[in-house]
Order: sequence, then structure tokens, then C-alpha cells
Amino acid sequence: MKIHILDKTNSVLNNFIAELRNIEIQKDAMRFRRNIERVGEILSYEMSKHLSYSREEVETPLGIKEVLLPHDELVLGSILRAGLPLHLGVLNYFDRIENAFISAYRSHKSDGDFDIVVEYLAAPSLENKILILVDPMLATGKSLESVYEALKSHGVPKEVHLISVIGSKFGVDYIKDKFPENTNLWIATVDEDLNNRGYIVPGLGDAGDLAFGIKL
Ligand SMILES: O=P(O)(O)OC[C@H]1O[C@H](OP(=O)(O)OP(=O)(O)O)[C@H](O)[C@@H]1O
Ligand SMILES: O=c1cc[nH]c(=O)[nH]1
Ligand SMILES: [Mg+2]
Repeated sequence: MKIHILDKTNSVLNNFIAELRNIEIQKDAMRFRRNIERVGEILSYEMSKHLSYSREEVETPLGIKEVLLPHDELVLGSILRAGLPLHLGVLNYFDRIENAFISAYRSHKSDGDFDIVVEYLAAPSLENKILILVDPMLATGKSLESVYEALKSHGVPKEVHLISVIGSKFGVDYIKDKFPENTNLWIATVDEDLNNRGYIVPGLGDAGDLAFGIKL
């Protein structure tokens, strides 16, 4: 897996990540969602440089211009709930992409451990297409692993791109051998720790709750 950690280069992306983490600013759910969306836009722009391009002609009012345009068949898959604003960010840059939605939640056991439950999956065929799988938080990596396993019933993509906002070192390491070798991970930033409840530290808290409110 090739890992691209975007905050290794300073850019305006740092503002959006700082606001997502900030305990006061993150209380504004609309700004929180929009900041995740903006990070999705930046990450998908970077990812777009690694797609395949072919020559096409565009007719302007004054002549013909040869341009290089991406030609891959793309499928954008998001993990509910927190994946939704990130999904929108990628969708903003890929107008004709196909879409997939997969639910994943943590089912907690009495010993404090948890399993990932995948219940809902709506996806087109992935056969020979490029799968872009997005989830803002890569904590233990178990959600991405389970969702990818579930998506295998929809065909074999020729390439996988993972897009995430904040990862833990543990999670990034964990998923390395759970995806095909030619997978790329595009992630804004990676934090040192995970706590005993599987939350990224310092992270930002619970992305799904911050974007959409507390669930029972
Ligand atoms: O890497 P993992 O340890 O699997 O954790 C990451 C998962 O946790 C969050 O979802 P959550 O379970 O909080 O659901 P939500 O989006 O509905 O809040 C996040 O969006 C990931 O899907
Ligand atoms: O830190 C974490 C871990 C899982 N889910 C979140 O939203 N945040
Ligand atoms: Mg959550």
C-alpha cells in the first residue's frame, strides 16, 4: 500500500484539520461537515493526479484544443454515517462517478472489545473499476477492513484508493495488508495514539456525532 500523508507539506489543509479538532469550533455542526467536505475536495484533487488520462479534443468558439482527461470508471464508496460529508467532498470533483453506501457500526461486547457490524450495502458492480473508499476516521482500521470484505461480493476493482481525514498509527499499519498491494491511502494527518475505547488521540472525538448529532 502506498501511503500519502498530506499534512507533511504545509498547506491551507492545516486550517481545516485544526478547525475539525478544535473543541469549540467543532460544536458548529455545519462548519464541521463543511470542513470534512473541504478536506475531501483536497484529498480527491491529490488522488486525481494518479488516475489514467487520455487525449481528447474540446471545441471552443475559436478552435480545437487537445486536452488530457481522466478516463477511468470510478466508484465512490462511503461508510455511514461519518463518511457522508467526505463523500460530498469527493463528489464535488468527480461529476459522473458511481456511488456506493455501506453501513458499519461498532457492536460492543462485555469485555470492552467490539465487533464491526455491516448491515446495509448498496453498490454498483466494482468489476475492473477504480474503487474510492472514504471514511473520515481510521482508528483501529476494522471498519475499512469489514466494509472492503463486504464489497468483494460486487466484483474485483482494478485499483483501490482510500480517503480519510485522521488516522491512528495503529490503524494505518493494520490496514496495510488488508487491501491489495496497489492500494493508495490518501490521508490528511496521522495521530500517535488510540485509547482503550478505540478513539484516536488526540483525534477530534466522534466524527459521526459531531456531524449529525448524538445517537442512542
Ligand atoms: O477504524 P475503526 O476503529 O473501525 O473506527 C472508525 C469508524 O468509526 C467511525 O464510525 P462510527 O462507528 O463512530 O459510526 P458513525 O459514523 O455512525 O458515528 C468512523 O466513521 C469509522 O467508520
Ligand atoms: O476517534 C474516533 C474513532 C472512531 N470513530 C470516531 O469518530 N472517532
Ligand atoms: Mg461515530
